[in-house]
Amino acid sequence: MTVTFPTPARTLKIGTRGSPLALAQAHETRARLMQAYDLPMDAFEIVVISTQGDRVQDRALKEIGGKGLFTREIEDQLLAGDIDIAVHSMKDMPVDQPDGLILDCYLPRENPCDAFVQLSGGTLQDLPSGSVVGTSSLRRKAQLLHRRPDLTVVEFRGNVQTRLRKLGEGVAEATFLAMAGLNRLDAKDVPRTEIAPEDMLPAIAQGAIGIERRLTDENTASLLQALHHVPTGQRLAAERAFLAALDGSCETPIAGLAMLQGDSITLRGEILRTDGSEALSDEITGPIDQGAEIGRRLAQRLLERAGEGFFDWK
Ligand SMILES: NCc1[nH]cc(CCC(=O)O)c1CC(=O)O
Repeated sequence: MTVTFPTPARTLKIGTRGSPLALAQAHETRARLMQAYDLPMDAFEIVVISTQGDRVQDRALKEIGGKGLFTREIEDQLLAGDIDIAVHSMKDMPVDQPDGLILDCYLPRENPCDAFVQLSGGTLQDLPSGSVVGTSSLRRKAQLLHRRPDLTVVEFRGNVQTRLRKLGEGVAEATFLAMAGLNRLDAKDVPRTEIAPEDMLPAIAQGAIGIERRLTDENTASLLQALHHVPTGQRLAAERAFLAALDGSCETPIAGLAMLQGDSITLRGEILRTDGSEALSDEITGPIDQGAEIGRRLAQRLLERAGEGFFDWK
């Protein structure tokens, strides 16, 4: 089919949340489309959409609950045709999309690792016993308490900027942020130490950007083909199949990272009790085109070891 390209008269509308990180990701997407097809910047329109997750800042995410806290309003506008594509952090995306939408275009993944952030520039190893660490991630909390039960974790909501401000105010001595977020925000002045995956296995899909569209919008599908990064897709296929098989949501401490080497893919996964008292991890290597199957097998293996009630609150 012949592709119709966006023009200043008929723009491609890019939907995104309004946080600085979300905007950086939308700008990256626009830049890649401009580059791929030699299009002017004003062939695109960035449409900022506020989500429930952005508006409610005073409660822990797990209390508000529900799927799609950061995506529903954006997906509604996509379905209604008010925007043409939506740019998302893949780590925040449920494994299934609403009927009529598809999320199969991934930009090249940034660094998937977590960073330890302390304004004085210290490291996790040197953090004194009894120190307070802020995070709103159940995964990071469980992983931290598993290794360092001597530390205290406090709830730390808000976007990257808000969390850095809270550190400055002394609400906590340190926090964790994704390396990808710091890099995309070009936040060079934020003291951070990268944490190796062996020490803190990242969230599923951390560091990857996904572009969602309407299933029936073939023109946009063609446009996006030039942007899709195959190796990132292969890694996310394994990680997201692992997550799906665990029936995971943001309310469960689950970690996973797939790495490619030649024709093979290795998926490492971890599940934890919410209080960090127990962590189970394992890995499977197999052919690169069997990532999803590997993800399901790894999940089965860990679920068998975990037994019933592993994820229950305690
Ligand atoms: N849940 C918020 C969120 N979603 C994606 C990122 C970071 C960027 C990424 O993983 O692509 C962050 C912030 C953080 O964890 O520090």
